[in-house]
Amino acid sequence: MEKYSHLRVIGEGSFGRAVLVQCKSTQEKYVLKEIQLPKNQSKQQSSRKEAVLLSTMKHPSIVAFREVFEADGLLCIVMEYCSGGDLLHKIQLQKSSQFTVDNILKWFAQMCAGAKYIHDKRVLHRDLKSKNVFLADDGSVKLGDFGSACILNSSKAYAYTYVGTPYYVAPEIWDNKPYNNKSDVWSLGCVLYELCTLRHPFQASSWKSLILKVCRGAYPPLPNHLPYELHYLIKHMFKTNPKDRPSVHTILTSHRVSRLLRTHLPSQVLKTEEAKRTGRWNREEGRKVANFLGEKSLIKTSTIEGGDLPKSSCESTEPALRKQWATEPRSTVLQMLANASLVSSDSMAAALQSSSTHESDSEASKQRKQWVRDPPEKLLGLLEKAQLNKAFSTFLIHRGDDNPLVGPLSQQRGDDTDGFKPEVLVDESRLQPRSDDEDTDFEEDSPCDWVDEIEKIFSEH
Ligand SMILES: Nc1ncnc2c1ncn2[C@@H]1O[C@H](COP(=O)(O)OP(=O)(O)OP(=O)(O)O)[C@@H](O)[C@H]1O
Repeated sequence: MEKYSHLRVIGEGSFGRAVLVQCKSTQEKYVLKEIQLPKNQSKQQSSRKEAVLLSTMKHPSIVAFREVFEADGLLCIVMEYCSGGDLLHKIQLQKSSQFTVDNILKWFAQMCAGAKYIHDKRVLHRDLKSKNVFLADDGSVKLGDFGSACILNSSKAYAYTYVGTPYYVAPEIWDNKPYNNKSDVWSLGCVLYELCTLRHPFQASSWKSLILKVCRGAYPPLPNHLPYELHYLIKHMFKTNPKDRPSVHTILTSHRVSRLLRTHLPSQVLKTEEAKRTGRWNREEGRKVANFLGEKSLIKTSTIEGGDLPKSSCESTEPALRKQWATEPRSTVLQMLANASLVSSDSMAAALQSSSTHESDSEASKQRKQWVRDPPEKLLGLLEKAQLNKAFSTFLIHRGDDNPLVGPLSQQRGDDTDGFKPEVLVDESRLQPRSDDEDTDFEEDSPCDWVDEIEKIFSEH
């Protein structure tokens, strides 16, 4: 904390305070976000792990993390300061003068590039909205605040359940299904629509009307002067079934709009993408790999020649025996297979399609696990108590609060905290690039059943 001088508080969100700070040695300005840590030490660990993981992510279209540390019981995340402010503010300043198509495409392409980068690393943004998109000095946009929800969720800090920002939340979330990469695509669609019209796609005067419009995917059409590709893209991004929505990877590479978008991507991003696609490396990457392979083959040679290299804990002096399949399948496997029901991919698809009709009477469907939809009415009833003007804020549900739908973290402080442990291990596999032809299609690891959470809270009162 001593490294930075405190300039001013720039805002207060659901996760805590955002402070503009200046590095004493370089005079560079940064934003410092303060997030409260839970009291329980073991619960702090996953928060730190996620924060460290996020701090390793670097891309021209995401707000860069500079460092993460702990001070006074707060997890402090220091990040790039975007002097142009947020996109919501920019949209509001436009009044009624529309953005040019070029501008819309440029910003949207940059947002997609940022989203693709984090999705490729199996990180979901989970709170994409124009307020979380920032304008850099050079006029480009960057995604901010990604993963904050992850940090909070993984720590279960203060037993909050993350919801998102209602106006940008995808229909599957209202339907009590897990958040996935396509839910981020829906929210990006909302931001794109705002850029195109300066209005939000799902305007409503009550929660009920808002949620129903979102669940039906009912939005006013885009103005005619906009290119056909944008109409087509918005239509796809607002498909109510996440499986029908394109991933950001598809939007950037093989969608009808891709050609238009790619002309607006920073050359740096295009070069990396192209190298990945063609499997070619640039000179520097090639040199690194050549060095690495050189070292590898040396190790291999000396091993073969019986050279006395230090042994790692998992190495043996005997030539390693290759793992083989046992000739007979294990009895436990056979047992499992005997108990499993035979579900073909077709019948699975049919089961998913008929999710709204709860159960079918057939014997086979009884054995199958099915989505049991919560009737939206239950949710709507619960939300009747909440105010619509809150629908543009990030929602956290705080168990045990009188007003469970509003729970700014900044009003609570942990008191039993220790110093930051930099030796936190990150999940290295999440930092590895994935294969080129693998489209992003994943869900969060431990989805929270937040409709149930809301219900529990209300039933306790
Ligand atoms: N990297 C950044 N550069 C410039 N301004 C930022 C940056 N990050 C946040 N801000 C500004 O700080 C203020 C607080 O942001 P914060 O993300 O904490 O909450 P919020 O987005 O306003 O609310 P919520 O997260 O509840 O929706 C906002 O006005 C935002 O525009």
